[in-house]
Amino acid sequence: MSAATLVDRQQLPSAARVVVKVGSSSLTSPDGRLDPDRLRALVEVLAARRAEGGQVVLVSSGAIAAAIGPLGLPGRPRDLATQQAAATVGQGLLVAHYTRAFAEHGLRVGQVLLTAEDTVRRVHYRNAHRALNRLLDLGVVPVINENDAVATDEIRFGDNDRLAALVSHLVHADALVLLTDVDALYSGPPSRPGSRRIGRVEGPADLEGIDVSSRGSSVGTGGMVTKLESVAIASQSGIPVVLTSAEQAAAALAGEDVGTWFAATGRRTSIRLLWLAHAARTRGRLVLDDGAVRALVERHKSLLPAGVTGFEGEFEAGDPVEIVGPDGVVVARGLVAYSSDEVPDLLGRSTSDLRAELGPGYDRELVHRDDMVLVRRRRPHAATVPTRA
Ligand SMILES: Nc1ncnc2c1ncn2[C@@H]1O[C@H](COP(=O)(O)OP(=O)(O)O)[C@@H](O)[C@H]1O
Ligand SMILES: N[C@@H](CCC(=O)OP(=O)(O)O)C(=O)O
Repeated sequence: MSAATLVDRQQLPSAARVVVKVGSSSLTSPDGRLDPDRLRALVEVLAARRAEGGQVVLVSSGAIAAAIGPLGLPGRPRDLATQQAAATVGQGLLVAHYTRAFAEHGLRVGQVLLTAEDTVRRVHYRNAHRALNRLLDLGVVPVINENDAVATDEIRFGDNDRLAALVSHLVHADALVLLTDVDALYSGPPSRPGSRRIGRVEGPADLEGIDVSSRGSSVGTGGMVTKLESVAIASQSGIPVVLTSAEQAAAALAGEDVGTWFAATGRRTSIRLLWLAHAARTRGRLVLDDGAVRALVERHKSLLPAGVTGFEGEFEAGDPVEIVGPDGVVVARGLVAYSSDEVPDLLGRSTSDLRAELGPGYDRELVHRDDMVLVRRRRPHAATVPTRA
C-alpha cells in the first residue's frame, strides 16, 4: 500500500495495510480447545490498530481447534476427513467469536475462505483481490482461513503460514505479522538451553545453521519450517515479516524491539512463481541429461523434450513437477506442458521430429521458462529462488 518498502520494524506503526496471521497455538488453551479470552485479547490489539487508521487483514487458524469441545473429540483429529468435518463446524464458531469481539469495538468482520488455488489461478486471484479490497474500503476486517472442507490433501496447505504470505501479496500488504506461541525465531528449539533469539534476518544467509527441526505445538501444524517458508514467499516479493507471539502483538505493531524482523529481500514478483517455488506440491519428476541441466541453469532456457531422459509420477498438463539432473539433485520446479501419458513419446526427441511425426501442437517446450523457477539451495526455508528461469 505505501509507496516505499518498510526497512525497519520502527516503521511498522506507519504501515497502511498489514496482514496478521495467528496460529492455532495462540488461540487455544493447554487442552487444545479455543480460548475466547486469548481471541478477545488479540482482537483488542487489532481494533486499536484500526482506531489509529491502519488497515488489518486477519488470517486466523483455529477452526479445527474450535470444534474439539463441541464435537466431543478427544483431541485434534489426525485424518483429513475428520479434520475437514471439524473445520466446517469450528469455522462458524470461530467467526462468531470474532464477530462478537470486533463488534465490541464497533467493527464488522467478513469471512473469506481460500484455497491455495485461489491465490494462483488468474481469475480466482482477481476475484479474491477485488473482494478483499472492497471489504477493506468498507472498513471491514477480513478474517481469512483456508477452505478446509473443499481443499483436498494435494492442494491443501494444512497450515496457514504460507496462505498468509500469499494473501499479503494478494492485498499488497506493507508487512506480514506472524503470531505464534514463541516470541521469536530462536537459533535452535526454544526449549533447548543456549538457544538465543534472532532479532533480525536480512536474508537467507542469516538463517544458515538455525535449527527449526523441532516439532511445533500439538495444535499447530507446520512448526517453524512453514513459518520460514512463509517468510521466504513474503520477503522475496518485497514484504517484510515480523514473527512474534500473540502476547507481543501490540508491541510488534508499535515497532518495538520484539520478535524477529525479516527484511524484504526482493521486489514484487509473480504470485504463481512464488507458489511454485515455495508452496506447490509437485506431482512428479522429469530427469534431465547434463546438457539440459546446463541449458536451464546457465542459459535460463525452456526445457525441451530432447534433454529429458526419464520421468516419474502421474501428472496432468499444467501440474507442478520437480526437474532433476542425472544425479537426482533438484535443479528447478516447473509447470509441465504435457501429461505423463504423453511424455513417453516425447523423451529425447527433437521438437522438429515431434512436429513432423505428431503434428504442430507437439513442437512446444516440455516446461516453458516462464513456468519454471530454479532451485539454488536445498535447505527448506531457502529452497528456491523465484526468479524467472
Ligand atoms: N528455531 C526455532 N525458533 C522458534 N520456534 C521454533 C524453532 N524450531 C521449532 N520451533 C517451534 O515452532 C512452534 C510454532 O509453530 P506451530 O506450533 O506450528 O505454531 P502455530 O500454531 O502458531 O502455527 C513453536 O512452538 C516452537 O516450539
Ligand atoms: N485451517 C486450519 C489451520 C490449521 C492450523 O493448525 O494452522 P496453524 O495453527 O497456523 O499451523 C484451522 O483453522 O484449524
